[in-house]
Amino acid sequence: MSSLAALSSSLFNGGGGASTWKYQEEMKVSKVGKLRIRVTSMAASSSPAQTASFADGKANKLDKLRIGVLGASGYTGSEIIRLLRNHPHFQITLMTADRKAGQSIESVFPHLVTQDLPNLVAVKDADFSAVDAVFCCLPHGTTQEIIKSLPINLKIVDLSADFRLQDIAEYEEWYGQPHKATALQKEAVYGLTEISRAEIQSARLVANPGCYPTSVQLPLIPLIKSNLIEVRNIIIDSKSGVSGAGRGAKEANLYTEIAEGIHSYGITRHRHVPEIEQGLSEAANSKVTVSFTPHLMPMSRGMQSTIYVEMAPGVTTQDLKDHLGNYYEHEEFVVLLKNKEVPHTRHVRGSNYCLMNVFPDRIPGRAIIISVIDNLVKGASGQALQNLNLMMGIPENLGLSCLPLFP
Ligand SMILES: NC(=O)C1=CN([C@@H]2O[C@H](COP(=O)(O)OP(=O)(O)OC[C@H]3O[C@@H](n4cnc5c(N)ncnc54)[C@H](OP(=O)(O)O)[C@@H]3O)[C@@H](O)[C@H]2O)C=CC1
Ligand SMILES: CC(=O)N[C@@H](CCC(=O)OP(=O)(O)O)C(=O)O
Repeated sequence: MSSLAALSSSLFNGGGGASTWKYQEEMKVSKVGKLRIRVTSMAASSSPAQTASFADGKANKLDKLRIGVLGASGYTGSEIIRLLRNHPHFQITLMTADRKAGQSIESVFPHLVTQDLPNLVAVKDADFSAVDAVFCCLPHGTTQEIIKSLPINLKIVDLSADFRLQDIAEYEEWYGQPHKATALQKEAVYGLTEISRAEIQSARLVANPGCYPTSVQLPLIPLIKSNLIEVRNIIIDSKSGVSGAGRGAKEANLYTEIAEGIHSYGITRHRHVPEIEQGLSEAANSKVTVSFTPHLMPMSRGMQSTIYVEMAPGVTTQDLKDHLGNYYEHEEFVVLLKNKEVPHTRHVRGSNYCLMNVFPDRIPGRAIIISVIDNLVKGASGQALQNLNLMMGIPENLGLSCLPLFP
């Protein structure tokens, strides 16, 4: 057994020692009867001292899995830090940056001043012997070589696009550069949590989905798998907050360029097209081609995808709703809204939820599906944490059950 597996095992199963930590999960229906909430509690049959130690949240730091955040000075890295603040078993021991290497986290993100965190170091100076798992929050194109150089025992969730496309030629075509870690690509598991849970659980390297593809695939994959919608003429109109573009300074993202206006971009050639088509084609068992147009919205975070689909003969919008409702019934983070409730990006801000609903179109036989997520959470760091929890064999929702910010 590797040292990581041993640590994980002793933390979460007792590891054959005196203590036995076991998670108990129960499903509770919330008061409004709309959300099913997975409640996780931990029961211990061990010495009273150990029980108290975990119960009051002061577990010995050494008992925690050591987490590295590569790209901690970026937006998704900072969201990982925020979420891990409430994680009982993960402890950040390494954080990297590029231009900001050498700085403290509060000098880069003043809102994190209260956190006791290591200083940012360059990747080349990082000591990976002090970590068990990493979140890789680096720009695509830089990530393949860095992940290739990491110790083989590390569990890795990569938030970039570098390992999402199974077809190397497709990656090279859409990203305009050679793939630099083709062997690792074969190993990488695409991490759309609610769809690929079993594969993620046994993965070492997970390619976390892009934000737009998450908002599109969560509603469409179950419907395609059940042949409820046609796979032709799928039209996706998506809108994103500006944080989707990262923290790096770009003229196009200046306040003066984006405030009080919206614009579409990447029409027919956005890099998320092959990722969306890969997921939908796998669900359909045939090549699916979509029409996808993203838009940049004058808001800091949030994402909506409005998807226009043709239903299979005889299928109604109520059938689509019933199917999605059943499919996600036991999911904590994917929620089909009731009746005619309209998903709103404000209702997922800062949280790991995906809210969706289905509406009849005026054109007979067609339906409109709307899904919303927070691009930085369910579209990036939140889903990444769900995935690492799964990879470590611990409850998937640890660190993630915070409610959205409203207003
Ligand atoms: N923002 C979003 O909503 C989403 C982003 N993603 C993906 O997640 C990844 C991170 O995104 P995001 O956090 O927004 O990006 P940011 O631009 O905000 O942060 C990038 C981070 O990577 C570091 N970095 C940049 N270049 C290098 C390099 N050559 N070597 C080492 N480190 C480097 C930066 O360091 P420094 O600041 O010190 O230069 C910074 O810490 C990207 O691949 C992105 O596409 C995925 C889903 C959604
Ligand atoms: C608003 C905005 O610019 N959004 C980004 C998508 C963010 C993302 O998920 O990018 P990766 O696939 O590289 O991880 C874009 O359109 O490129």
